[in-house]
Amino acid sequence: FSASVSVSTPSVSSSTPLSPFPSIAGSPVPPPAPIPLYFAQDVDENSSRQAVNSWFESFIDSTSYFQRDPNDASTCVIPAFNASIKLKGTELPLKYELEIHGANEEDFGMLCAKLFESQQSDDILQQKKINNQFLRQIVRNHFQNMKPHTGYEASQSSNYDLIDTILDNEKIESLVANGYVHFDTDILTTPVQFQNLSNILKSKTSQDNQIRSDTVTFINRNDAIQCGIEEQYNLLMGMADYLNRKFDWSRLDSGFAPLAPATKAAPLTNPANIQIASYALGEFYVAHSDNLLIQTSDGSGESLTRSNYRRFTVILYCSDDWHVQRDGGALRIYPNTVDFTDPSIAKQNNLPYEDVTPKNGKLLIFDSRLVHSVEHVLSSTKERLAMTIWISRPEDSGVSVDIWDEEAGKVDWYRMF
Ligand SMILES: O=C(O)CCC(=O)C(=O)O
Ligand SMILES: [Fe+2]
Repeated sequence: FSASVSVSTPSVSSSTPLSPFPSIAGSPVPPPAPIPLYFAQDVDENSSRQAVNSWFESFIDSTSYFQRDPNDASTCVIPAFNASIKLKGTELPLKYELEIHGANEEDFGMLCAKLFESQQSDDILQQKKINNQFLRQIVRNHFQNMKPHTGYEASQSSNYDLIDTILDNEKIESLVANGYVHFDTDILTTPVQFQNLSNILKSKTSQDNQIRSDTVTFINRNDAIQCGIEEQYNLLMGMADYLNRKFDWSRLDSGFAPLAPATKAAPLTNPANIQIASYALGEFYVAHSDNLLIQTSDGSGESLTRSNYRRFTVILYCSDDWHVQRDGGALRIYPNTVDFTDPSIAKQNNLPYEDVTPKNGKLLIFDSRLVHSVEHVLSSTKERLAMTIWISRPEDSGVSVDIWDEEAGKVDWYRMF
């Protein structure tokens, strides 16, 4: 096989992959240009088209965070990142290209790793000459320019001091010992801020309402400023950096290989956007883990992998005068459930839990792997509103440790091939 490699220039798509929320004021932020990821070329074989399509399907199925776009079989949507991946093929000559739309830097890293993983496990695809060369170069260029982690900029602001006024070593030790900690803060969301957030949610992303019936969106710093919630945003944005500085997380695990942009010294990282979620009367989220342990079995035996890179979930609640007995909506957390592969067991077996009241100013930090649910909201007049950030610890993802270059102190992407 000796097909020449043609690299296409990224084109900005005119239609946005997932409807971004409208800006409250000013002009909307244009979506980032899609990133072409890799390229397959084959001259004549129908079977290659089939192989690529079936690989793409299995890629979408590889984690519950990826979903089929109901309107476009060649698109995989990733609601949690406001991102999507499009498989583009042309006839004669038959060529394939993947484009990532809308992912931020850290998420891009995760998507690349997922692609590598799924590609490596598929011999058929390798035989079909997927162009590793091209993928390798893009990933390398991308990570070369990367900052230590995306929370880095936030750490250069006053966020550390802000968080230091509400978190202390005792709370961090409690988080380490129990897997979660929650307490009241005086970072309250005002009625005006609440209304701004509620408005930004109006262009909601659709959810599978068998699993969760709430309304969610992700907002960036500009949106946060427009909603007047910069303080809350900074609190969540600075949390990974704060925890990195306050605790030696390598104490808990050994032999980890941080995936860029994490480093050994700063293993926790965070994306630059936060989730806003709203639950109204009757809405809920069944028992789940934000980073589920997934058991797969193939010819060579069973294997366990995590569904993503999340390590801590940090939630700041916003609803005034909330009482779970009257208003429902408790965040129910089940201790010691990080290794569950079926979260529904926690409820079925009546395992012990703690109910956290989602009231204005309450901050909850928990190990994302723990099983938790949002109980049905009973209030017919009030919205249960929360702001969430997921802090990642990439080395827990199941990404192979043999790509970690001990001497250089960073991931060696070349070892992936
Ligand atoms: O809003 C909450 O209390 C938790 C929501 C949740 O579990 C999630 O979004 O994953
Ligand atoms: Fe959750």
